[in-house]
Amino acid sequence: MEPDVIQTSTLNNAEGDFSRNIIHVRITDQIKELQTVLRDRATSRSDFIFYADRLIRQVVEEGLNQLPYQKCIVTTPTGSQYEGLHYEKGNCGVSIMRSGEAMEQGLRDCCRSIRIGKILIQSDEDTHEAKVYYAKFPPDINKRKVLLMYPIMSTGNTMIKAIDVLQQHGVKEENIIVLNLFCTPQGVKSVIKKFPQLKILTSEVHPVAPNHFGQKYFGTD
Ligand SMILES: O=c1cc[nH]c(=O)[nH]1
Repeated sequence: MEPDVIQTSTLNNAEGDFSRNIIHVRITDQIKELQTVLRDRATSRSDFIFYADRLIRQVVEEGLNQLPYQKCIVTTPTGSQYEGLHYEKGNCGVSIMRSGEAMEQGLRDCCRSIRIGKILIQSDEDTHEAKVYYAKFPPDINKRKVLLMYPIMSTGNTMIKAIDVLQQHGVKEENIIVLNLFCTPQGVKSVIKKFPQLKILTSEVHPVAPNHFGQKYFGTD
């Protein structure tokens, strides 16, 4: 039997207006190729890591475009003045373990000394409720903008729990930018319903999430 062809879809207006919340990486043929390799079950693990790191880098670079910058003037080697920009201090990353850790290096490659916190959330074996097992953040996280890294968002339950924890540490919803590779319309809807000020930066909104991501990237079961 021919497998169903998965069509790319995005959230349509009938599903709600998420235009203020979703930031889409610009879909070029290059980005589509990276997504295709990551979805292809025939992709070897080493190719998977290589292509995932490339897509992560694109999402991270776009995430940095969302941060605040300030005007500055520098002097060039010829002694002239150049009016430029430098980033405003006060950002940090937070990865949702374990798959979010795959995005840490991409962030560090762009921001060498950025602080990165971590949250571990797992489903309770009996109740299936998302439970926080570990959370460690920079002490002044309530004053920072947070790049919250999680590559695959399916139901949105883990993301909702992670944002709850950040809010308990004083982080404002409008200071959080989710960095994501693949998310489902359902996940987006449930997260935005709870956090209407949130920004989610993604490369693809699609009904089928590549849930094998973490296992294949880290080579675990
Ligand atoms: O926090 C930031 C943001 C942009 N660039 C950096 O090096 N750090």
